[in-house]
Amino acid sequence: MKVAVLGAAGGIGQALALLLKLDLPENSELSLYDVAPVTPGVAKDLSHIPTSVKVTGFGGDDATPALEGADVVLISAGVARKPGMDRSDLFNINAGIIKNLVGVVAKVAPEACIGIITNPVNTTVAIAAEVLKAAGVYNKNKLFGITTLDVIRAEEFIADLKGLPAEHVRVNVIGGHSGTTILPVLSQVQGVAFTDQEVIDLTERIQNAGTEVVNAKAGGGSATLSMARAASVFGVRLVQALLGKQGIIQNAYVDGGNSCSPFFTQPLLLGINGIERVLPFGELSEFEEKKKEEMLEVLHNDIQLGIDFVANN
Ligand SMILES: NC(=O)C1=CN([C@@H]2O[C@H](COP(=O)(O)OP(=O)(O)OC[C@H]3O[C@@H](n4cnc5c(N)ncnc54)[C@H](O)[C@@H]3O)[C@@H](O)[C@H]2O)C=CC1
Ligand SMILES: O=C([O-])CC(=O)C(=O)O
Repeated sequence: MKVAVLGAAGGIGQALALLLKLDLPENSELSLYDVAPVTPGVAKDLSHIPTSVKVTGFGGDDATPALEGADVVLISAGVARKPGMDRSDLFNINAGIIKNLVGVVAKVAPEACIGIITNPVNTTVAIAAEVLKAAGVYNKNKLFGITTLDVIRAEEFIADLKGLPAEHVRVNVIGGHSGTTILPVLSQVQGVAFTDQEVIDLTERIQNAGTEVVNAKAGGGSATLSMARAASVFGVRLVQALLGKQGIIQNAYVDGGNSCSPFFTQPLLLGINGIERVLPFGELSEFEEKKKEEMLEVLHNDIQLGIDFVANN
């Protein structure tokens, strides 16, 4: 399997490339692309780590050489937030970057699974879908907004609050990837009881965790290392599923035929063709049901923004 990372010289990209070099199945290929001229050097650096994953790197204006033969494309190219900004403030720059890069993927690796990290994810995934549709190569089972960071944060925050080993906590996070559209389904967490106040506080913390990092980095960017871990978990599991491993379930923001919203984050059974089956997100508490209903207008507007962007550009 060949995995391409676009935006590979960035804060997420470099850490993600390192984790993929360590964790991809034996004899995978890892292909790095970024406009930054350092990118071949990042690949050279990684290539000195003794694993069987082969790494190549490409800089400059054209992603084509990095994408040839790619089975999975993970995209973190674009700008990140600074304090005081919302994810939606990144739209003006990142929308065009995603449109252009996915246009190249559509030409060079039309069958690849695409995982979008670049924010605002609620909108950039819709942009990617429209670009792929226009190119006649859209496969809804192969396009994912990567929301795994919300899951791993939820697991860590709950483990920390309840004094549990984080490895044993599993959380279903649904919706989208910004503010109130991030909805951790705490009522489904096995073996843990929460007070009503804990549910309110934890939900809010998980929804604002990105901002927590942005503020702590004080102008130096947003989450990179935890996001790299999240994307490598998602990417490695996806590759394992594409190779035929059974029973791999991951949450991601997809066009999954959910009646709530054209794109929605929920659990997915992955298989050799990408999404094998979209799984139900399960029963919600009254609090969660209300939060889900409240988020839908935001989610729909974010998606429409992406559709309109491609129609008008
Ligand atoms: N989905 C999620 O949960 C998360 C998403 N993000 C998003 O990921 C994105 C990247 O964040 P960072 O890595 O921290 O930013 P960064 O600024 O460190 O890296 C971005 C990289 O993209 C490259 N780039 C820009 N335009 C490009 C193009 N047209 N083609 C190829 N490469 C290009 C830049 O040269 C840079 O190396 C941001 O939009 C951020 O908001 C960040 C954290 C979590
Ligand atoms: O908050 C941001 O801008 C980056 C992000 O998506 C996250 O950390 O969840």
